[in-house]
Amino acid sequence: MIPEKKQSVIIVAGGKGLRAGGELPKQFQPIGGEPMLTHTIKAFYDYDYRIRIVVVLPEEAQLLWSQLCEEHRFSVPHTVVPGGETRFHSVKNGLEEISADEIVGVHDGARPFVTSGLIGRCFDTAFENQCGVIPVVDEVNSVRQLTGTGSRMVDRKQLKLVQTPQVFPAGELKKSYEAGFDPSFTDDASVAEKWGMGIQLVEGEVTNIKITTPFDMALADYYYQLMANR
Ligand SMILES: Nc1ccn([C@@H]2O[C@H](COP(=O)(O)OP(=O)(O)OP(=O)(O)O)[C@@H](O)[C@H]2O)c(=O)n1
Ligand SMILES: C[C@](O)(CO)[C@H](O)COP(=O)(O)O
Repeated sequence: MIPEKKQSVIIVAGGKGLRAGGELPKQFQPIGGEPMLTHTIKAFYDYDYRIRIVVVLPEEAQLLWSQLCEEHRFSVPHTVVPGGETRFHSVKNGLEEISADEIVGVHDGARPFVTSGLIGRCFDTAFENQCGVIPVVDEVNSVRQLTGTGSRMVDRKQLKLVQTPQVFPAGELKKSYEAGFDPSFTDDASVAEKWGMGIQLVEGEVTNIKITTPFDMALADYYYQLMANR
């Protein structure tokens, strides 16, 4: 008998959203009339209603979140855990809820336009190959590296831009996160790689943007309509 996949996702929404501005942290601001975070959570539920969803939130925003869920009649089942000082610490808190025999994804709450196709590609590849899997897209601009005295061109064909969800065998990811913090970590793959895990790249999606600035926030309703009409 084929064993049932035990899948979980940690959606990190423990940040302050300072670069996006606004009265509320960006993860609670509306897109298409509903809080951003409801879209992100729903994307995983739509992918597979059996997936366990752990949402990391700033401790001080937990009451606001339960009020928003009530107001918007948002009932997708999820577990809430408190955020930490950095994204690393928020993921680490989320991992406390996950057991070692699962396949676990980590996804930014600020990437609400992730599709079922992309989520499936990442989870299926991690399950089949028992390695870390991250989605990437091509750089379309020319790129230069600062040298100290000036700058030099870089071959952009050698570069990939990294997205989430980043998916791993949970036992390995938990050990990586227990190995300790390094300020150079910018994502989960960098933590896992430092611990020696292999990372496989899969094709990401240009629509899977991370909402970071007020400009992204202003574009979000347009993206929402675009994705809804596909
Ligand atoms: N201590 C933190 C910091 C970030 N995040 C989450 O990690 C994701 C990517 O981070 P980013 O887009 O940088 O969000 P913020 O840290 O909130 O933004 P800013 O740096 O502008 O304050 C977001 O979903 C954010 O909520 C988190 O869970 N805990
Ligand atoms: C995890 C990430 O979204 C991959 O591109 C990115 O590194 C997060 O960076 P941030 O500075 O925490 O927004």
